[in-house]
Order: sequence, then C-alpha cells, then structure tokens
Amino acid sequence: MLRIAIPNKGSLSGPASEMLHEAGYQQRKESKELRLVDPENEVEFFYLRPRDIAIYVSSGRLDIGITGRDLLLDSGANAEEILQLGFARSTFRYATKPGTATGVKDFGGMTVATSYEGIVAKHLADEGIDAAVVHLDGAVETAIELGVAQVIADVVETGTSLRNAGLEVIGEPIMKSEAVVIRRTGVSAEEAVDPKVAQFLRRLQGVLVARSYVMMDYDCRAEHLEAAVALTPGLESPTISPLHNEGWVAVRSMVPAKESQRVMDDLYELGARAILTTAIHACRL
Ligand SMILES: Nc1ncnc2c1ncn2[C@@H]1O[C@H](COP(=O)(O)OP(=O)(O)OP(=O)(O)O)[C@@H](O)[C@H]1O
Ligand SMILES: O=P(O)(O)OC[C@H]1O[C@H](OP(=O)(O)OP(=O)(O)O)[C@H](O)[C@@H]1O
Ligand SMILES: [Mg+2]
Repeated sequence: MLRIAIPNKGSLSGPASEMLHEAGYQQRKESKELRLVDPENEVEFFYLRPRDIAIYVSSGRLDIGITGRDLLLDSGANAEEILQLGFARSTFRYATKPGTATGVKDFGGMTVATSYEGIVAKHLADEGIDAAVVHLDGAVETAIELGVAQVIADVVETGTSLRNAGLEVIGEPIMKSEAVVIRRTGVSAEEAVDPKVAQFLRRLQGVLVARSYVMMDYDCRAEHLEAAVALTPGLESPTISPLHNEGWVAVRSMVPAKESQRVMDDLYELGARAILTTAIHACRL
C-alpha cells in the first residue's frame, strides 16, 4: 500500500484534498482525521503538518508527500520534487518599512524575522550579509511595527498583507513556490520506477490536464482545414471526421482552456461553425 503525506491544515490542505478527490481517491470527511485508508486504490493517507511532511518523507517511512517547495527547501530534508501541482503559488520575499533599505546589501547588522529560517539564513549567507534571523510562527508582517526586527522575509501572494502593514518589498524574490509532490532523495533504481508511485503521479497529471484544457469540436470546410488545424493542433493531432454535407469536416481537438475563447473567435473568422467546448473531467495522456 502506498503511504502518502497530505497537509492537514493551512493553504495547501484544501486544494490538495480537492485534487486527490478529483483524481479518484477517497479523502477524509472531517478535518480532525489524521489517517485514512483507501483500500480500493491501495493508498493510505497521513494528514500531517505541512512543515513536517518533507521530514517524514525523507525518513523513508512514507513513500511520497504533498507540500510547498518553500517548506521543502526550508526543512533541509533529503527529499526532492517529482511533480509540480500548480496551486498555492507564491513568492518568498524580503520587505521593510519604506526608507529602511534599498537592497539586500543594506541588511548587514539588522534583524530579519521569518517563519522560514532555513531559506533566509542560507540566502543571507550566499549574499555574504551578516544579519540576525529571528524565528516567528506567523503574522510576521507585524514584527517590524512591534520592534522585533527591521526586515521580514515571508510568503507573498497578492501583496495585500504587506500593503496592510505598510511594508514594501526589497530586492528580487528569494524563490517562487507552489505545491509539489516530493519523494526521498537517493531512492534505488527499482524504487524510482515504482509502478504504484507512477500510477499516482499519472492520476494527478490527469487532473492537471483536465483542469487546464477543454475539448473543442467544430465543423469547417475542407479547404480551411489546414488553417483550422493550425489553430487547434491538439496534443497528438486532431480527430477529423467527414460530415454528411460534402466538402465539410468535423474536427475534435484539446485546446488550452485559457485560450479557448480566442481560438473560437479565430475559428469563426475562418468560417468554422458549430464550435463547441466541453469540460474534460479526467484524462490519461
Ligand atoms: N497566501 C498564500 N498564497 C499562496 N500560498 C500560500 C499562502 N500562504 C501560504 N502559502 C503556502 O502554503 C505553504 C505554507 O503552508 P502552512 O500551512 O505552513 O502555512 P499557511 O498556509 O500560512 O497556514 P497557517 O499560517 O494558517 O498555518 C507554503 O508552501 C506557502 O508558500
Ligand atoms: O500576499 P498575500 O496575498 O497577502 O498572502 C501572503 C500572506 O498569506 C500568508 O499568511 P497567513 O494568512 O497564512 O497567516 P500567517 O502569516 O499567520 O501564516 C503569508 O504568511 C502572508 O502573510
Ligand atoms: Mg501562514
């Protein structure tokens, strides 16, 4: 049975369970449940603190886990990303009160407050900056106002929390993060191709594709087919079927969801008609 670590709380928890549910796995009904066996799919889920997941996975007790790239790096655990999941996207950045510093180089002698000491200590060392780091559990934006630090380093998504605290970002993002599937580093060649893990990843990839593509169907005149297919090349190649009306064909192709309205406009301009899009619920590429 595959043993998988899943975030039990925070920004990663809901979207991770939703994605697993879409991939056909059972998920817990109550937020207090810490373990769930899904016998049909031969997996056991362990609901753990997001920050601890890389540590469990690196220990080898659990096969794989879902966590944030920033949490993985911060932990320093011997685990690596094997799939990017596209949710909980964020950047990790320094911020100060306006006028405190023009760049990271000015942080020497200052104190940086963060929940991600591992990432920050390494980044400051790499930049050759001698600054103190103080660990806080959360709500780090308030640390400057309350005099605990002159600089913070924290997760930034929309920037609202920084704005509300009257802070401005300094320098380039230290890193970009998103939810990822992780596995212990240094697995044997046999473990690396574990079919149970491969099947799990394929299912999640299926969800990612189903979320980002739509199925598009349309009719077009045979003489416009090449131009139409150039607009909708699909993943492999579109399906073309003859229509009862001579000189017309029906085309079926997968199209990136974000582009679907523009593609429909372009197809219409080309003379295509009966252009339909439908959602994809699941897929295996
Ligand atoms: N506002 C946000 N937008 C996107 N991702 C976020 C946001 N806040 C945290 N994350 C991501 O969530 C992960 C941290 O999860 P964690 O549960 O430790 O903290 P949290 O989501 O802030 O929850 P809490 O602070 O309530 O414990 C990291 O990968 C981080 O990048
Ligand atoms: O740029 P934004 O869209 O404002 O998002 C970033 C904020 O979200 C997270 O905070 P959370 O609400 O999890 O509280 P925490 O600081 O206690 O972790 C993170 O720590 C930032 O504070
Ligand atoms: Mg938080």
